[in-house]
Amino acid sequence: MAAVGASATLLTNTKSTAEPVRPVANFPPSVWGDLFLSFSLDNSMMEEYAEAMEEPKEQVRRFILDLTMDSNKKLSLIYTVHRLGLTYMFLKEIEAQLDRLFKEFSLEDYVELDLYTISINFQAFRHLGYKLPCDVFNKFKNDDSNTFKDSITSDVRGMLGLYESAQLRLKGEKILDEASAFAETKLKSLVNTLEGSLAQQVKQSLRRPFHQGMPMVEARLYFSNYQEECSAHDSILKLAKLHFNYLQLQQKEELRIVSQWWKDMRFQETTPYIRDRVPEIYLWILGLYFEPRYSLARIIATKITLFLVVLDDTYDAYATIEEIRLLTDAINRWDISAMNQIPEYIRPFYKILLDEYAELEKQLAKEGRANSVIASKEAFQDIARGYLEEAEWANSGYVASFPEYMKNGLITSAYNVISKSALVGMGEIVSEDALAWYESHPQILQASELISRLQDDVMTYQRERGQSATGVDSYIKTYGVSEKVAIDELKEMIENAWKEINDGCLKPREVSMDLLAPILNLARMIDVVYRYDDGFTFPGKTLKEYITLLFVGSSPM
Ligand SMILES: CC(C)=CCC/C(C)=C/CC/C(C)=C/COP(=O)(O)OP(=O)(O)O
Repeated sequence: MAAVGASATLLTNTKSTAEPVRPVANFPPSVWGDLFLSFSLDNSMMEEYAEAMEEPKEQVRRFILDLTMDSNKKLSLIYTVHRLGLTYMFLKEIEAQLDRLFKEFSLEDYVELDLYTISINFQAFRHLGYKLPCDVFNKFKNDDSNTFKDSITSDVRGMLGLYESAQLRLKGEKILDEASAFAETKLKSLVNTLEGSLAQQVKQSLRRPFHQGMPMVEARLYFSNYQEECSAHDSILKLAKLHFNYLQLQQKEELRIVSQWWKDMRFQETTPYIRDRVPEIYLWILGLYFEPRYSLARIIATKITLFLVVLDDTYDAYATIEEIRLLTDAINRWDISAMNQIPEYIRPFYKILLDEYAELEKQLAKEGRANSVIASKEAFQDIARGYLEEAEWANSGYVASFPEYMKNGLITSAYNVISKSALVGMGEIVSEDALAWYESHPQILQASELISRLQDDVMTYQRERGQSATGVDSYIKTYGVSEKVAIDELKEMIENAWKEINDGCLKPREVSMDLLAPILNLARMIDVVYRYDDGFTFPGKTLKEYITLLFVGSSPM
């Protein structure tokens, strides 16, 4: 439900009885205005950065391949490379090293290692898909129980590593459930006694662990807060900074392109009641993949997600139920002749929607890949039907049972349509098989959708009270529990869904990590936007901070 509660009032019908009564959402305006329209890309700068990256890149490659390097050092190096967002440059080399080290793994080798080293090794393996057993942490437990020894609390870096490791847990890994709660409590109790970079690292992790963070932002924060770790190899830090500056130029250009498109399409004039959030939606999509090769994919996925914003806000915050029915029917028909049946204010949107998809279909047909556009279009039609269902429920005051709510809620989470749209511009790796896998609505995608739906519901339900029933209301009604119990249960479902996502990213994988990444990263972006508030409706905090850090702040060299 698009928070009409931003400042909800109902227009009373004083003029004529023909004028429908509409909610007035009064969403806060854009924080950015036209700022990103004025960017002008300097191609020669990009080339300079690309050239300057070559030497440190080769040095880092040599470090990764160095067979004389101690295995703990090697894993620490791989971990640093990963946190800096550089894995994609050395994927083959990293996997070759990890394959070898993983085969050599023996629990006995871990008996002498300290908590910090173990946690770095654990994360290096798990982040890259290798299931190092959680038993490596056993020696820090009290005998006969899952509780941890108090003696480890004086090792702050170790505790921080334990907390970060626990975010990678799977179903049944009780020791890591305990580790997460234990480390979080202890770190919170001592964070204010810390100083310098360690204090920054603990604050960063408590605010949002790396595994739940947006990869680009995490990379940027890593070289600010982990100077010592990065400077073990000068070339890594050098490469990371050049890489960030290179990406920043490319991404500012993409942001300019989508901002210009948004302006040219005049959505803000034809549908002024919507949330004007171009940089925020671009950020959301950038969260899915930041690699330079996905530039076109980001532009396409951003445009389609902006269509969703118009649709969501039209259904939730402006249209009458009759108008919603007509628009849903027109979207199902997907035919320009259906334009006459919908209200005038939404016709420009409908036309642009059809035109953009037709153009995409034409472009991708040339590469024999129009199927991905069709998959995205069908998912778009599906979500329109899902939004209609929600609107019908709200209109009749019906509170669906929780299973019924979730069936529709996974659709309205938007993550099915966004993930399929994310594939459109990704190129050849989106094979027929890959698309068929997405179409099968795999468990990991369902988990990401569940996180999206329920994290939004848990965060916004107080404010949306009285507008339309959320998952919290359905849960209370179905199971007869208190609000607090319902929220706790939904949070546990979110936690379990994260475990499924973690499992789905481990090797052997159903599809390549490139294709899984958007699904994993969509779950991360929900955490970014909704952990502390409804950051999309009110983007003045986290999202403003992230957009500033990535696109407005000065470059780190
Ligand atoms: C469910 C969810 C958070 C989806 C995010 C995916 C996404 C970027 C969708 C585009 C439309 C949008 C921003 C909906 C969230 O607003 P809302 O809080 O009003 O969503 P709702 O109307 O589905 O509750």
